[in-house]
Amino acid sequence: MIKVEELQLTFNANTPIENHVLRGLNLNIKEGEFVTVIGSNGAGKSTLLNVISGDLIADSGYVIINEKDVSHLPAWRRAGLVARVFQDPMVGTCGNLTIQENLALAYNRGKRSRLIPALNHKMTDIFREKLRVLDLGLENRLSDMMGLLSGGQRQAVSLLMSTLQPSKLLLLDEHTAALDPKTAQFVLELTNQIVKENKLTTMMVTHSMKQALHYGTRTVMLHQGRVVLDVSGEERQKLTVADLLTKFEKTRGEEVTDDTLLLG
Ligand SMILES: Nc1ncnc2c1ncn2[C@@H]1O[C@H](COP(=O)(O)OP(=O)(O)OP(=O)(O)O)[C@@H](O)[C@H]1O
Repeated sequence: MIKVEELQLTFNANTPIENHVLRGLNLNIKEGEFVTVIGSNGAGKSTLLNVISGDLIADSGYVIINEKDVSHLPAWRRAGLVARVFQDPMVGTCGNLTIQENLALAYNRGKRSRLIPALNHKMTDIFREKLRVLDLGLENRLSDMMGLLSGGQRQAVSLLMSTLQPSKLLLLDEHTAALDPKTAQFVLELTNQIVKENKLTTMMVTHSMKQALHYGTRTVMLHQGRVVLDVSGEERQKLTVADLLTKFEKTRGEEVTDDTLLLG
């Protein structure tokens, strides 16, 4: 499903602030896998997601999605392949469009715009049914501006949008980090449900080791632009947060001081 090979990326190359972020990163994700991604600040997690989505083009290496080499395709040409939900609920949906207009944009993604209507009754019915499942009452607010929704509601709609796209690949970049704990829990459970029901191949970046082990089928740890730990199956099931922290400390060669990792 996704294969990234020998990814190299340096920001501000040949300047005093040169930052070699991805250092030969390799990762192979099978269809239907739900991979949680952890790593310290600056390890390259968001950069990796940006390279997969096409928001950044790596200096070298390959990004292969569904056996298609997309390494040099810009983000808009990968739009039908990749859905994303960001940390900031304001990113990824348009506050100045209505809920149904946002959903219609996702629904029409990857299709030839001249051949499809912007919005029709059939689409509205589909959106209403999908929104009803969220149990947030949004099925009665199709014409409300997206900007009126709370952060949690926006993330829920963003997740729903990912199921309307042709893409089967979902990239989640700390998508619950800006939410209060109860809402974050709701959005995480919703994520799990949507991923399972739609058989989405998913990468979820999180700073919480607890979440990283609880959700998904596989956990990878990035450090200095490479994968340094990759666990799944029985090995992962047996891992505790304490085990993961120990591995994390060993990798970094120092004690973990980031409270969010210890408490998460
Ligand atoms: N567009 C950019 N231009 C220059 N430097 C960047 C850019 N994007 C990221 N960086 C730098 O690259 C490094 C890796 O950033 P990245 O966001 O991938 O890390 P991360 O693992 O997601 O960290 P965090 O957990 O803090 O979000 C950081 O040092 C960051 O400052």
